[in-house]
Amino acid sequence: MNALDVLDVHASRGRQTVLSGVSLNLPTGSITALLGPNGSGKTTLMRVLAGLLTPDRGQIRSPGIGDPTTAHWRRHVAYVPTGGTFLEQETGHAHFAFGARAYPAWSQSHALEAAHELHVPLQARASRLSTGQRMGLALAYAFGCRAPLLLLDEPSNGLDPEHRALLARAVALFAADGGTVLLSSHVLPEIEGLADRGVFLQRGAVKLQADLDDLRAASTTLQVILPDVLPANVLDDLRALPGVKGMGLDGRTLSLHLSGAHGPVLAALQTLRPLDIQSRPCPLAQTYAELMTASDIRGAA
Ligand SMILES: Nc1ncnc2c1ncn2[C@@H]1O[C@H](COP(=O)(O)OP(=O)(O)OP(=O)(O)O)[C@@H](O)[C@H]1O
Repeated sequence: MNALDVLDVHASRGRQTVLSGVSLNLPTGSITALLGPNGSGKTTLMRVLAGLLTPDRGQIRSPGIGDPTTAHWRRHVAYVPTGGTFLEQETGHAHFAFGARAYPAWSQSHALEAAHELHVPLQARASRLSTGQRMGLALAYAFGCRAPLLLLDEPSNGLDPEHRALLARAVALFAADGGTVLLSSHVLPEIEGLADRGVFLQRGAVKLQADLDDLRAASTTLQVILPDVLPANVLDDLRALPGVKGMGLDGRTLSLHLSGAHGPVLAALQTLRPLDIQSRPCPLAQTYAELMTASDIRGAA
């Protein structure tokens, strides 16, 4: 069952069309990473999903919550924008009092616990908080909302490594409780340990949405130690084999990025009498780089 279905959403900022036919879905209880280059439309999409920006067309539906045109939606969807807090002159405690009025499922204990974990001084005005503390307050507020759908726009921005780990734990617990999360980020190694799905946005369109485990299983990186430096023609032959998506050579160390069946590549490598072959799953950063440079549009899965 999906917590959110987005179908063919188009949206503009000023006179510029920013989203052109975005379709995606968020399974209930999933953590989905929204990934894409600067300016690809991630924040615009977040704002549309939060009900803060009206799309030009398209459908957004969530069973039990409805659609973003309603006040009901804004009471059941929590959105943390980049940079965090919103009531600049108010203390953290005042933010929480506001949350208690605005969100029917508000949990003061969840908000206080998150603020404590993220080391947020709740008696200070938001305008006096550091960048990381502001984000911490916004996140504590969002966890206090107990909204079933949580939208986090670059939530780890400004957080130090300890607070990033605490954020990841809080997000994982929220999802384990049945909450659904969409979070944008440029920090791909962090996403790898946290999200279970990825939506890859490029120039306002979804290039791919996929389970991250499936992506990892679909491609492999081989590191091969060769007995000699390879002549260029042998490299070209390897590059032309089916399944070879990328290749790098550093002295006698050959790196191969493979997808699909590895048989032909392994057979060719054996003829080179390698000293060692190590295999590891392809990092998300590499999948991302290849996806964003590839010219084909794969569309939403
Ligand atoms: N308030 C605005 N008015 C006009 N255009 C805007 C506004 N905000 C964003 N845009 C434009 O919309 C496009 C998408 O911006 P958006 O902020 O959604 O991208 P993003 O993927 O979140 O980028 P980043 O990774 O840098 O945060 C950009 O071309 C940007 O210039």
